[in-house]
Amino acid sequence: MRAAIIGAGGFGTSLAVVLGGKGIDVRLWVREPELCRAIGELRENRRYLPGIEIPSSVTPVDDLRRALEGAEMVVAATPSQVARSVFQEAAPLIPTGVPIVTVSKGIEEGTRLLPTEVLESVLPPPFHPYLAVLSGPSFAREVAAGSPTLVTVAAHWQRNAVVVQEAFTAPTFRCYTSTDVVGVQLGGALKNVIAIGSGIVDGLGFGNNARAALITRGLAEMARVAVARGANPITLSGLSGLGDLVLTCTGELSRNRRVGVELGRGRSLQEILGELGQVAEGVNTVRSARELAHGLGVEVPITDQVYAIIHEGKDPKRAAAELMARALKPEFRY
Ligand SMILES: NC(=O)C1=CN([C@@H]2O[C@H](COP(=O)(O)OP(=O)(O)OC[C@H]3O[C@@H](n4cnc5c(N)ncnc54)[C@H](O)[C@@H]3O)[C@@H](O)[C@H]2O)C=CC1
Ligand SMILES: O=C(CO)COP(=O)(O)O
Repeated sequence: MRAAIIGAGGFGTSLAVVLGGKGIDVRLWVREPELCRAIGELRENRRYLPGIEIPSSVTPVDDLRRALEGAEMVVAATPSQVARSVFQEAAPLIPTGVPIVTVSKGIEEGTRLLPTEVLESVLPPPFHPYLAVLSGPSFAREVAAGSPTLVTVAAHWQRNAVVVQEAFTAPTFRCYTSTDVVGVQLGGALKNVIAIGSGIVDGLGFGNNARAALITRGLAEMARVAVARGANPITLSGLSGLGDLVLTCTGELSRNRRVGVELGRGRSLQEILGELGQVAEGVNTVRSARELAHGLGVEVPITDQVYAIIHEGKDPKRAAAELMARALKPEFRY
């Protein structure tokens, strides 16, 4: 099999290691020509995934045409806000009838579209049945290091999900399937916003009770939005909901959580992002998630406060106090 991975950040590179490790012929599209050359020479992506050896079956290329020629599976691994521009250029080069799997976690700004919907809007209709999403608790570094990792592959067409499941499954990478394309993508996108909130809680030094409460009420909020957008609520208790939420709200490797910790300590967003040098999807997703939820008439108090802290400079302590002082209510409306 030949696979094209479009995007050589931490996650695209780690998936190249998984597929390449299975002997799959992988073309890894690297946007930066110098980085592309360095990966070919060093067999390591020192910029986004240092210390991990890239198998010889992975060929880094900086040309989309070379990346996509003869591809039997295409993996879209760019940050979600740039997927549209990259795939507008890639569209005429993608072979027909092959699975196109997005691993981006976000909601496009302005359109509020999910990654598969962005791809749908730039690819002609014959490509649409082949779209899929792979999502779940999967820090790039741990995936590439061979730590056991479980994810979900969702596609409207079950057969397509199974093809992708079989392509990715490896001894340390186990894939489940789903047909809830919206639920799986919203789980992956919205958890980044809650992860920033969890980081803020930790940065403020609030302790374990507060973090557990934020995760739980964050999940309730994610499920409300997802259901209003047509998802099955059970999906949100799966790998791409609860699984990824727990990972990013507690794991030291999460960039979204790290942004939150630093905000909670009182540092400015600009300073934090300047130091990070990688994508923290929640920073943009919080805006689209808030607009999406408000448009659907869904209450998202945590998202609202994370938005106000990030984009309106609200004091995190005041945001926390306002969440604690909300009107009293039953935990669930059955
Ligand atoms: N890193 C991780 O552990 C995981 C990341 N993801 C998701 O994968 C997606 C990619 O994230 P990472 O690989 O972590 O990114 P990264 O932060 O490691 O690297 C950024 C990537 O964005 C590319 N990029 C920046 N500006 C661009 C532009 N204008 N046009 C095209 N490409 C551009 C860079 O070339 C680089 O490949 C995100 O949606 C993320 O949420 C999903 C699961 C795990
Ligand atoms: O989505 C991820 C793990 O599943 C990565 O999370 P961060 O983007 O917060 O690092």
